[in-house]
Parts: sequence; structure tokens; C-alpha cells
Amino acid sequence: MSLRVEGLRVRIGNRAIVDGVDLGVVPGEVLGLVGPNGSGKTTLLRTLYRAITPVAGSVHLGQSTVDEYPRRELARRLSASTQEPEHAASLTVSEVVEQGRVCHRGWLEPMRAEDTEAVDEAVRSAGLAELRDRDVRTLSGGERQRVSIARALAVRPEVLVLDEPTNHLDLRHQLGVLGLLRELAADGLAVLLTLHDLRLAVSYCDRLAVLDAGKVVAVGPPAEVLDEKLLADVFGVRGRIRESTLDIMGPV
Ligand SMILES: Nc1ncnc2c1ncn2[C@@H]1O[C@H](COP(=O)(O)OP(=O)(O)OP(=O)(O)O)[C@@H](O)[C@H]1O
Repeated sequence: MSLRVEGLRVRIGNRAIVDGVDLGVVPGEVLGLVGPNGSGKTTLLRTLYRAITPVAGSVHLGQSTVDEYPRRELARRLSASTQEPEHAASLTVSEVVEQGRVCHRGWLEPMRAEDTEAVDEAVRSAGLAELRDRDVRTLSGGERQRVSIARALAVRPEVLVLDEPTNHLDLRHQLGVLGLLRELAADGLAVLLTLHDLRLAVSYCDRLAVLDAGKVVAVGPPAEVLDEKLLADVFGVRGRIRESTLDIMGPV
């Protein structure tokens, strides 16, 4: 199922944080949303799963807008891994990942075999098997990040949205998570994620959308989008892509 954003605008106070964005991601694709701090990436993602209501524009999931879906059906089709504050309650890793199945069966219903299977697979994929009985409040930042990803994976959605999924992760786990997203896309998932590491974005994303001050200033294959001028103008760095690898020489 495809996700498409048309003419999206979000205002906070009298400031346009997302300023007329058109964007789409299709099944099988990993789309990277990149841009400097404060460019509106998180705000844009939050409109997709209805955490924020835009002042204009629409978000389409398949043939319908996200507002037309009952909440639970939207949650089954589109799941998100967000940058969350620390967990307040005492829950185990498994219990948090199991929350990803609530949209399939309801809060009061017991876990079914398919729920347990989805949770087990998500826990394994996120490298959390040995931590599954741990209290989430005792986890490191990177471990908590992987719990958030596992909960989104446990939904088994059609569209997966991730806000800086590599944040806090060591390099091995960064590559592991991005490799996993590529595998899931190969199986037909549509993946939209934000990333700060442009080198990883170039290596793992099919297309990049560059957000600057709330506007998409470029979208397309990484090698076409990240030219020397854009790297300097938007990111303030000197760099270029050579043989599908981004070299960063330093600040402008
Ligand atoms: N609730 C709010 N009240 C006031 N300003 C806000 C609010 N939420 C976001 N903003 C502002 O909107 C702008 C975009 O924020 P957003 O978090 O979407 O950026 P981002 O691209 O995800 O940034 P980062 O790379 O730092 O995570 C920022 O200037 C931020 O300060």
C-alpha cells in the first residue's frame, strides 16, 4: 500500500513548520527524509499517523485519506517507531513489543498464536532476544530505541514510518536495522524514515527527500539529490558522491 502526502502544511503559532509538502512512498521502497535540525522532519512524520492535524493538505494511504480510516485499522496498516521519552511504567521488553499487536486484537483479548509469532519475530529481528524479560526502564538508549522499532515491526504493517531509528545505536546495530528495513522493503513494505547520517542514507535509501525550513527542496535517487551545491546550501558541508559513496570533506 502506498503513502502519499499532498500540499501538507503544519503551523505552530504563526510559523509554518511544514510548508506545502508533496511526497510519496510505494511498496518495496525505502524513502529517506533528510534535512538539518529543525527542518520539520519529525513534525511531518507525526502528521502521517495523525498525532498532528495539518492546517492544509492531505495524507493518503492507498485509496483513502488517513482521516477516513478507523483508528485501529490505520494502526494495523501504518506503524511508527518514534523518538519517545523514557518509559514511565514497569514493563518488560516483551510487554512493550506486545503493544504492537493491540490494534489486531483489542486490549482485553488474550494473545493469539499469530500475535505471539509476530512478537517473537520482531524481538529477534531487533536483536532483543536476550533482553526480552528485562524492565524497559533499565535499558540503555540504544536498547530502548530497538524496543521502539520492534514494537512497530510487531504490527506487521504495510507502511512503516521511523523517526531516526539509528539514533543511539552503535554502528553494528545501525547497519543491522537498516539492512533489516531493506529486507522488509524487498518483501513489499513501504518504508519512510528520517536519518541524520547522510552516508548511511546514501547507502540504504532508494530515494531521498530533502527538507529545508519545512519545504521539500529535492527528491530522487541519492546520487542525483545530494550534489555539491545542495550539500553546501542545505547542510553546510563540502562533500560529493563518488561510486555510490558519500565523501564529506568538512564544513563549508
Ligand atoms: N510544539 C511545538 N512548539 C513550538 N515549536 C515547535 C513545536 N514542535 C516543533 N516545533 C519547532 O518546529 C521546527 C521543526 O521541528 P521538528 O522536530 O519537526 O524538526 P526536525 O527536522 O525533526 O529536527 P531534528 O533534526 O532536530 O530532530 C523546530 O524549529 C521546532 O523547534
